Amino acid sequence: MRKHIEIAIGIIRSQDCKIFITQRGENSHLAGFWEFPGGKVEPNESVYDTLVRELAEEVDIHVHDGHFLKTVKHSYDDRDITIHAYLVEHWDGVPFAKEGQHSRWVELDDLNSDEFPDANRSLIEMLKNLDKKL
Ligand SMILES: Nc1nc2c([nH]c(=O)n2[C@H]2C[C@H](O)[C@@H](COP(=O)(O)OP(=O)(O)OP(=O)(O)O)O2)c(=O)[nH]1
Ligand SMILES: [Mg+2]
Repeated sequence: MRKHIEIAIGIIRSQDCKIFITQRGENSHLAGFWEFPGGKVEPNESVYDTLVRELAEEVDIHVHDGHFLKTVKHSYDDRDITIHAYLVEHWDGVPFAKEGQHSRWVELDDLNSDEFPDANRSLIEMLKNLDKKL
């Protein structure tokens, strides 16, 4: 049966408008692409709880508030995914890639859709048009 995956991701944005991104590991689906940290919603978990849990697990921050931005649906060759994206501007800790992947802070204007999975395209476009005050 075709897989359906639901995930929550955080666009971690600093006060000087840089975004923290990580690179997907070698043996994962979509290996080598850059991504916004996040992961799968578990059974009986709210999407917001997934966001908080995944950002603690993957990049070691405690999210104080996430502002819901957009839900994106996309079909890859072998699976359908639903991505719930949140803007994260308030957190405790210093983000780093706990699982050893490459990571970097990137200027919003320099986010390059070609480095991300196809599902991220419309989201990145939306981010570039976001009011900075949001
Ligand atoms: N985290 C994240 N995943 C994305 C993005 N764009 C995108 O298409 N994906 C896809 C890649 C994967 O198929 C899926 C995320 O699944 P995952 O395997 O990383 O989930 P997870 O963190 O819960 O990992 P795991 O515990 O199953 O290893 O969503 C994105 O910006 N961030
Ligand atoms: Mg993940």
